[in-house]
Amino acid sequence: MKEKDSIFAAPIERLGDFCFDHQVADVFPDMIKRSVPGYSNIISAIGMMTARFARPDTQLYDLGCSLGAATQEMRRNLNQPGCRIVAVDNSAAMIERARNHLAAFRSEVAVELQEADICAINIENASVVVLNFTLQFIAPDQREALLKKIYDGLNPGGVLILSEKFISEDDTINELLIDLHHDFKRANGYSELEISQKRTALENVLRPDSPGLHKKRLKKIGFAHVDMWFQCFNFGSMVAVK
Ligand SMILES: C[S@@+](CC[C@H](N)C(=O)[O-])C[C@H]1O[C@@H](n2cnc3c(N)ncnc32)[C@H](O)[C@@H]1O
Ligand SMILES: O=C(O)C(=O)C[C@]1(C(=O)O)C=C[C@@H](O)C=C1
Repeated sequence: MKEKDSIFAAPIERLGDFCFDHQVADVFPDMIKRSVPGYSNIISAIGMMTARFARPDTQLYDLGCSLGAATQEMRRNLNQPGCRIVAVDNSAAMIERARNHLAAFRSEVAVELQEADICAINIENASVVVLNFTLQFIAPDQREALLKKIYDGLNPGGVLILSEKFISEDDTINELLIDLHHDFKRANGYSELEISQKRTALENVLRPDSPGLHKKRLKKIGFAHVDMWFQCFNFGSMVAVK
């Protein structure tokens, strides 16, 4: 059942850190669509890039898969034999619902759902790796090691699609993009209270980097080609080719 996100609608006395529990998993499709500008365009493009970059007999990874929206789009666009999609999330609530969601579609493509920390899994023989709004939740000091592991597990010519919330290095532009994001949320029916309570709940858990830092880090790790392919306000998606 598709439910509306009203998690932050009433005043919460002891507002804790945002986490991906049952309450969030139940409303996640509505929450992410109303919160992330460009989300559905990014999901479609993940399918298009899968069709271009997948190679026969390789693995495709969806890291921080939530309910499997990107996984399903990758599966639908996969046009190579002998491939397997590995979809990983460390939230039991998300994995449980992803299993039901993915079972609703008929497909020949093998999908392995793993409830695990993406910092602790093996990545090998990969042609496509997706981090769709997940790296921002990883502790900043673990990000480079995770990206290096992804780089090492990708075959030459393989692709990483990295979507994130960003901060701008220009303070004035940063404020403008945050304001525009809040306008986007208002236009999608979120109240001032919902916007401010969610902002506080995310403060300690979603730590965005600038596009410049992302690019520098990906280049340092060894990716041959790195650029932004989509941005709307302070949300966007980068592509990195090994
Ligand atoms: C914003 S959601 C991702 C949305 C999803 N990729 C999509 O396209 O719909 C972030 C997800 O990352 C997961 N996550 C956060 N830290 C993780 C970790 N260390 N290991 C695995 N999953 C993680 C969360 O449980 C959550 O489901
Ligand atoms: O709602 C916000 O302000 C967000 O930052 C959006 C965001 C995200 O970027 O992952 C935060 C948490 C939810 O998982 C869905 C979307």
